[in-house]
Amino acid sequence: MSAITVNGLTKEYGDVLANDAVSFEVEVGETFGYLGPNGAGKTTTIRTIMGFQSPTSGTATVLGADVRDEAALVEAKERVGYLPSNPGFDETATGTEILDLHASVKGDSRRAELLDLFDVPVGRKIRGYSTGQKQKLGLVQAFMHDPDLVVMDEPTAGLDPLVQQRFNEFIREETRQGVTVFLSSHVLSEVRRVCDRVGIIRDGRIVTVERVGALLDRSGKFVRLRVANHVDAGEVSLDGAHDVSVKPVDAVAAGAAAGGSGAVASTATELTFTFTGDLNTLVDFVDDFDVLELDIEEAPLEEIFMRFYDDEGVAV
Ligand SMILES: Nc1ncnc2c1ncn2[C@@H]1O[C@H](COP(=O)(O)OP(=O)(O)OP(=O)(O)O)[C@@H](O)[C@H]1O
Repeated sequence: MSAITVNGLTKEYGDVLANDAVSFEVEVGETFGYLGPNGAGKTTTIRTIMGFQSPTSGTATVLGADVRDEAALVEAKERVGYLPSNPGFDETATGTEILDLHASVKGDSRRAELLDLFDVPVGRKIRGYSTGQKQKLGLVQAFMHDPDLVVMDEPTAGLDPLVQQRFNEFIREETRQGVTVFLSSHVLSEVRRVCDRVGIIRDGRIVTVERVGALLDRSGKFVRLRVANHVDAGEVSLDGAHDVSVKPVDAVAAGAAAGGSGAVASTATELTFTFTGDLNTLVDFVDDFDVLELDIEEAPLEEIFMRFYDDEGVAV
């Protein structure tokens, strides 16, 4: 059985078509990333899945319950954890009071363990919480009744890198224990660390649903290479390099990149390109230069869109 099915889901807000025939399935036990730029329609799908608004047309089920069947959905949601984007907690309540209220409805068998992990100042009133602390309280609330499925809208927003890492480890462990996780994000590099599959949405339409590994293989790496010597664009010949840009580096920046040793290389050059070839070929290519700086990152989501999809969101 699928944990979530979304079939032809369409949601219009007046003139705005926020979801346009969105379809995908989330398998039981997988971690599924729902990825898209701001305004793509992620929250719209999530709010519909959670039964907070009705679809204009199409259907969705959560743990087998049709989201249009209120009684069935209420029953299914006892086994669902939910973290909205910007959880709107009562500012005058303490963290403990917020959790107590939630516990009275759904239970809290894992409260102590999760508070230990995410370190929330539960004695304090919410108005004194930082953005990250509110987000951590939301995570405790979403998981403390030991749900089978957890739906999270941008769960890592506002978390510092250390807590993000703890969150990633926690999600991986939850997945090992059989929990199904559905989370949205606008950053591929975040989602890839925890998700098995991703669904990408753009302008309300699903662009692709595929395994993270396959997407990363196709999308390649973004490479920024600073070298001490002068390089002409015509000299750059590397299989698998796309959109190569070659430009002189200003002397101060080049000196800083070299460790500020004073050996400023006025002929320094910066090469940037997307690389989809064999990494050993890249290593051999880099080896031919006097390297000042090398960054290799995942290609940004927008770049993936430009490379693989046309303006209509159709694969090219
Ligand atoms: N209640 C609403 N009334 C009118 N338009 C809305 C409403 N909610 C969302 N929209 C519009 O629907 C589109 C999709 O919004 P949605 O919040 O689903 O995107 P998102 O992918 O979650 O964005 P973000 O990453 O910025 O949170 C946007 O154009 C947004 O302005």
